[in-house]
Amino acid sequence: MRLGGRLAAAIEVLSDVEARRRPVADALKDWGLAHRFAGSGDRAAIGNIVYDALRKKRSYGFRMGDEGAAALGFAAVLDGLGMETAELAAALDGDRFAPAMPGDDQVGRFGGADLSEAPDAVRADVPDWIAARLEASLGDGWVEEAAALSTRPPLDLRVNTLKADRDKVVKALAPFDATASDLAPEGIRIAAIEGAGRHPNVQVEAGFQKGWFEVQDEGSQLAALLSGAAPGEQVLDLCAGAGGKSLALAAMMENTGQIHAADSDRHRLAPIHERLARAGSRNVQVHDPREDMAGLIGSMDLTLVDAPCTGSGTWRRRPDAKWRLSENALAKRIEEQDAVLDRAARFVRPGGRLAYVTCSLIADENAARIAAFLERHAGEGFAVADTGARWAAMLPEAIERCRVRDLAGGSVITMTPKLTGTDGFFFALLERAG
Ligand SMILES: C[S@@+](CC[C@H](N)C(=O)[O-])C[C@H]1O[C@@H](n2cnc3c(N)ncnc32)[C@H](O)[C@@H]1O
Repeated sequence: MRLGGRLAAAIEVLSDVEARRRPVADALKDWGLAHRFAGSGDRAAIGNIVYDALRKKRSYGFRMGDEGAAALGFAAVLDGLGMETAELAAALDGDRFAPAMPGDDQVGRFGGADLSEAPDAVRADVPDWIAARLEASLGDGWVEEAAALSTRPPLDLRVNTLKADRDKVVKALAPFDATASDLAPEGIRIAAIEGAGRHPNVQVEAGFQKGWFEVQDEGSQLAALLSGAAPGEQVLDLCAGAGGKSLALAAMMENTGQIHAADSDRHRLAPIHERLARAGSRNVQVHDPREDMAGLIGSMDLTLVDAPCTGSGTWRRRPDAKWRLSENALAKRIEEQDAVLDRAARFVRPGGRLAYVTCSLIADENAARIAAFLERHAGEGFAVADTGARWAAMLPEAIERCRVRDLAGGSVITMTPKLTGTDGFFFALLERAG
């Protein structure tokens, strides 16, 4: 396919996402199934246009004077591929599959638009109702923080130290320009894609099949490390999902002690078995949601709550979620977070720890949940640890890189694309008196 056909396809997918308010991954998959002639390069190029358009929907809409699918598609090509208007017009000229070029006034406006005159929520590329919450959560500089959530993300990997070391994996992935991560000691990064490029499918690599590494955002790796899981401990990963954190904890614990992996949704939990086998993780026991876990109450050194959340910290990777999120959905996540924290508390032994993680930057899901938890569980011996000090001890050269907030005598931290170059994550550690 030529650029014109790819752009027309991207506009079709964007219209579908908008009209049916459906996940972009589903819309792209359906388009691929209905157009089998399109090769993997075409699909990647179409995906880039669609994802860029959704990441920057408001600022592109402002610059084009139109938030329609065609305007966004053209804006994404001009900006994402770094093309000049005349260059794009020449590339589409004579291509019968190409959509009609927007008028000179519109593309001219795009090139000359001054975003500094746009409202904050437009510069931040977020819906209006979320703007106030992000401002309250992130304070000064929230617009730049939110705008960083609209950039293309890198591909992060975590080396599985049960089977390999970082040098070996960096070498194996040298053809993809993989480099050691900035912050996470076992992290590897493949930079964000540029122009019409695409990330390699690392899961078909021999090293992946042998369990040398997993795909995991660097922020998620750091959250696992901050929990301080140590060899020999008894750990409950209460919201294990497909096992991303359990796998990281198993490596930190050098396959000793015991990790109990649980999740309320068996479909989400299902892939964990294959991943554990590939990684050679032998200290993880997976619990079916129907299982009675009463036997674990009061006996965990560490209970990890990787909570269900709005995922606002991952909008670089799932930009469509940003436009679908509603106040009702946020309220529902908050209810779930309180419920799962209450459940988790019962498993923590006296002297044990409760780690709370979200991939959201909205304070109502983060520090506010910890503050509410402390009120509900007053008298049970839980206190907020100095998480900022844990970060500083772990990464002394990056003390300034995360956002530390004092809370109830301790501190909690937030990672963001702008500060840490990771997805957005919140991390709090509670210690229970012995
Ligand atoms: C952020 S995801 C977990 C991601 C996973 N830990 C990882 O690192 O890949 C949150 C998970 O919490 C689960 N969940 C939601 N409510 C729950 C509850 N009350 N108890 C246990 N799990 C719950 C969801 O099914 C979902 O898989």
